[in-house]
Amino acid sequence: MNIGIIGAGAISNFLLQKLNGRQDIKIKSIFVRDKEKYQSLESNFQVTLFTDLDAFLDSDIDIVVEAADLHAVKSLIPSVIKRKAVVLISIGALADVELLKEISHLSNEYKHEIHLPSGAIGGLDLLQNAHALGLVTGVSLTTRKPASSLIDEAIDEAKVVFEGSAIEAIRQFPKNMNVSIVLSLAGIGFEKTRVSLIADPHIDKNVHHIEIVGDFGEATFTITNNPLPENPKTSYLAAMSILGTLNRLDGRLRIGG
Ligand SMILES: NC(=O)C1=CN([C@@H]2O[C@H](COP(=O)(O)OP(=O)(O)OC[C@H]3O[C@@H](n4cnc5c(N)ncnc54)[C@H](O)[C@@H]3O)[C@@H](O)[C@H]2O)C=CC1
Ligand SMILES: O=C([O-])CC(=O)C(=O)O
Repeated sequence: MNIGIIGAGAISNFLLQKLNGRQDIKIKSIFVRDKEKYQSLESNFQVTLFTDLDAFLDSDIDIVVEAADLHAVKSLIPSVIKRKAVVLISIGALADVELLKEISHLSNEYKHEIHLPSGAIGGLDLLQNAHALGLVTGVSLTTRKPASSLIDEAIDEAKVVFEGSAIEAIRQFPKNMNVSIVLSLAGIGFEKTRVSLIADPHIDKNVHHIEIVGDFGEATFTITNNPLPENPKTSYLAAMSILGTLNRLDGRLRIGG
């Protein structure tokens, strides 16, 4: 499987390091905004850089992985989905209901799948199963991140910087709350999924605590994530979740989904 990736930041670099060298799955093309800045990737990883979207989509790729930001999803994915299946990691973009409708419609029309990896969290299989009859009544996410990932001011004690719905969380923290949107999509929606975000000056991990209540019973998950060294706002597991999604796409055995 040949991959085209959008963005050349922390997650893309992780994927280049882990995939290029493999025979079965490899990144062939990268869509960037500034070719000169990332030129060395071409020789280091045997990839081709593109700044023209059509040329990128015309290149020898089977699937497109987005690892850029919310704006890139909005501006590029409606065109991409007409030509290729996509894996999105800036899932917060889908809190824009019009965009979600548009790319879902295009995905059906052009028969290209949209894959949403579980990113820095887990338990989305359980949540979807528990909600198969629409009987999950409550989902909450409490995220605790190093204070410097969330706020500019220096603080001595942990501070709640946000409390409210998932849709408001991604509006206020677009680089940190993608997890709240994938959790909403798997469960009871952006308005009903409750989020608390805590800036903690005493931790160096990204901790996500999820509580789910419904007809099935109750479930809790705590994921204590090591950060990705190149971008500590991003958890290592988020990058690995793309790798996991690609590995599963390449095989025929479906576990838990
Ligand atoms: N779903 C999840 O659980 C998680 C999602 N994320 C999201 O994943 C995305 C990537 O994260 P990182 O690699 O850590 O970020 P990063 O900031 O290290 O890299 C993003 C790269 O994308 C590039 N970019 C932005 N817009 C672009 C465009 N229109 N075309 C081409 N390139 C573009 C930037 O120049 C930058 O190099 C971010 O949106 C982040 O918020 C991060 C962690 C968890
Ligand atoms: O990587 C994480 O821990 C979560 C994150 O930034 C996001 O969901 O946007």
